[in-house]
Amino acid sequence: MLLHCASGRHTTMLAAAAARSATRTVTVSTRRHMSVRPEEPKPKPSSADTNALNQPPVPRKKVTLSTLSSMNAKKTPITMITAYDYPTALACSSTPLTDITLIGDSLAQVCLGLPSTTQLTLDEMIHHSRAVTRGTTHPLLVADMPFGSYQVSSERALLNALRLIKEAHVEAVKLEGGAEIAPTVRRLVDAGIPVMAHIGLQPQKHTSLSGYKVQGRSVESARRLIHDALALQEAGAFSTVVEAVPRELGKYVTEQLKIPTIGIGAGPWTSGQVLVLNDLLGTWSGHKAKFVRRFANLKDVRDAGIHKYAEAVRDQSFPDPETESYTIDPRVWERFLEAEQKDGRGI
Ligand SMILES: Nc1nc(=O)c2c([nH]1)NC[C@@H]1CN(c3ccc(C(=O)N[C@@H](CCC(=O)O)C(=O)O)cc3)CN21
Ligand SMILES: CC(C)C(=O)C(=O)O
Repeated sequence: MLLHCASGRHTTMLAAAAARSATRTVTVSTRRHMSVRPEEPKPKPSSADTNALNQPPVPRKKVTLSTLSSMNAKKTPITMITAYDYPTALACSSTPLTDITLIGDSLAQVCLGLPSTTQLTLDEMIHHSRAVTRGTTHPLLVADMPFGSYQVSSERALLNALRLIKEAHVEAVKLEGGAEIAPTVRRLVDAGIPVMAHIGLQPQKHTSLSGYKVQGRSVESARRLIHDALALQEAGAFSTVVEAVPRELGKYVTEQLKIPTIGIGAGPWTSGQVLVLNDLLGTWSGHKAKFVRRFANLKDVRDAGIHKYAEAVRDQSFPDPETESYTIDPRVWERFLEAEQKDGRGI
């Protein structure tokens, strides 16, 4: 809320500033070309045209739960992307087409270098979520509840979810699990916390499941997925992630539910899609699951930039003395050297 009041006020201030500078432009150009009708003034882009988040404002109102249900009713695909810090949050907010920013517990692997998500703590999640909140504008902000933060009891789950709301300022939480966590989902929803469910492949259970495997490939497993999905919807989840299931099952579960499904490796017929930011930008050089598409190859661009910088330092072509460093008044420099000489130093 605060963020939005502040950015609203900022927009008004920007508009006023633009109007003032527009008036100046008109006066100048009429004087120069007396008989020529002044062109429509175009305010020069300046640092004042970026908002408090250091990037141009994106024309999109805050995404709410009701935005998502109307998108679902109109069958407009929902886009969700993960973010882990301030710059990645800004990246997610840079297009009006992002609907949800998720602080995924993939944070453990792609940012903290841990071997799996199970080691991530709630404190680490809160620390990163606070940074993501600062860089998020219109997308609905959802944070994963780390492994262990919601399994002990519904009460503990509620206390921990409240920490994410109050300390990290996220708007909703996501929990992995099926019908067994429905009472916990209900408890959170009853307290006023929007909950996103996560069914199918549940990476937090990779140890007990002996790896990351496609789910719902047997009659029993596919039926369990539908049972879980319905139980979580009934418990009040506003949406569910569906991970790594056959595309037919992704479509079927979407048709059975009223709430939107956000697929990852669940085929093209879910209500929306989610990918890990580092996977889609091509900055993650670890394991690439079958469902990952690289929409950019930033790793090569990034590493080439790092190499060029280091090379330029080595060969002393950086920094350029004229354009990339500062000057001092020669008379001041002269006096400085004289003073130094008096003290027995200098050149
Ligand atoms: N970078 C990254 N991207 C992710 O999507 C992701 C993470 N990290 N970390 C947390 C979880 C782990 N996830 C994973 C991890 C591995 C597979 C995987 O290797 N799946 C196999 C399925 C093989 C099969 O059963 O047929 C694959 O080959 O796609 C899937 C999802 C999704 N999440
Ligand atoms: C991949 C998404 C759905 C996730 O849960 C994560 O980033 O941890």
